[in-house]
Amino acid sequence: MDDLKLHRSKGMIISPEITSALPYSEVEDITKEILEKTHFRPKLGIICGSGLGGLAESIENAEVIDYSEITGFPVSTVPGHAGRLVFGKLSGKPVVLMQGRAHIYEGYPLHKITLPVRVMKLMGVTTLIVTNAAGGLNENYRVGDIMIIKDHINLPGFSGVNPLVGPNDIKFGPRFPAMSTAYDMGLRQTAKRIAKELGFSDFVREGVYVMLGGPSFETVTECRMLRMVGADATGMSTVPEVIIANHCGIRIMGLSLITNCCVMEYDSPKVANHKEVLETGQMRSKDLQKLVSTMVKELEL
Ligand SMILES: O=P(O)(O)O[C@H]1O[C@H](CO)[C@@H](O)[C@H]1O
Ligand SMILES: Nc1nc2[nH]cnc2c(=O)[nH]1
Repeated sequence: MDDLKLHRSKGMIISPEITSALPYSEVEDITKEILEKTHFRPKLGIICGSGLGGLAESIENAEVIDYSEITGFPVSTVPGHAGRLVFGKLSGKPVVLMQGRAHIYEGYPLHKITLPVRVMKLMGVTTLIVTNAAGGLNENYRVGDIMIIKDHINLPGFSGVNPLVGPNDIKFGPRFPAMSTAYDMGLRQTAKRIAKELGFSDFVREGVYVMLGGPSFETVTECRMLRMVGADATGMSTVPEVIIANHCGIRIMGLSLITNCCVMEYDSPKVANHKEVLETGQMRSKDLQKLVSTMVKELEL
């Protein structure tokens, strides 16, 4: 008996949110629907964070599908997230790139936010590069730094907000997936070496990302608390996608662009804002493209 039937047979109450997570067969149907629109068969997936959609500029022979044309996909509502799936070649390798993502604060349930990751898996994607814009908590970080993510804190997960809540389909992955090795060590080492070779060492770091639900930015005390527990950068995304990708055995690399420094002092006149986030994305866009495309050249997929 599958997990969902088991839940029902025990008379368990399942919230509408949980029952509406798509079964494997429907994810297969959506994958088929997409693959009929492109001849690319990507093994690498890329998710672009706020203002980072410029990564699509490095893609050759691009074929583009709007999320609004894909069954079940969340449509982006935030500036800096175009909401398009871009297929093509990056450094000679077939890739699928998400130009924009959905977030909890837009009102989307986690299973919808992470559906594209499961679709990537069924397309044959084995490696995922996930990017985001984030606020720097580490006092040594500067605006424009790129942080290779070595670990995350799933703060919403502390209160049960996790994309894997609900019946587990073993076809996707195990009931209790480990997360301590989610950010592949080999990929992180390669990224650090390439950053050095490109002369990027001054602004490439490695650190811990913490996810909050948003959309409000952090208070001063929240920032101080997050720093105390070991977070280097804070944002409102990425973690659900990483959990789902890791659950289904996709190798992951995460990159945060530090778009603003978190306000750590009471009575400071500085405030976080989305405009600054997008402007920093623009400022560092070429370097990020260079780092990603050089990495992709070396990747064995
Ligand atoms: O995480 P991404 O999608 O890059 O976006 C980040 O930037 C937005 C805030 O400016 C938030 O959505 C935050 O999560
Ligand atoms: N939560 C959060 N998300 C961000 N995204 C970009 N900057 C920030 C920030 O300072 N805080």
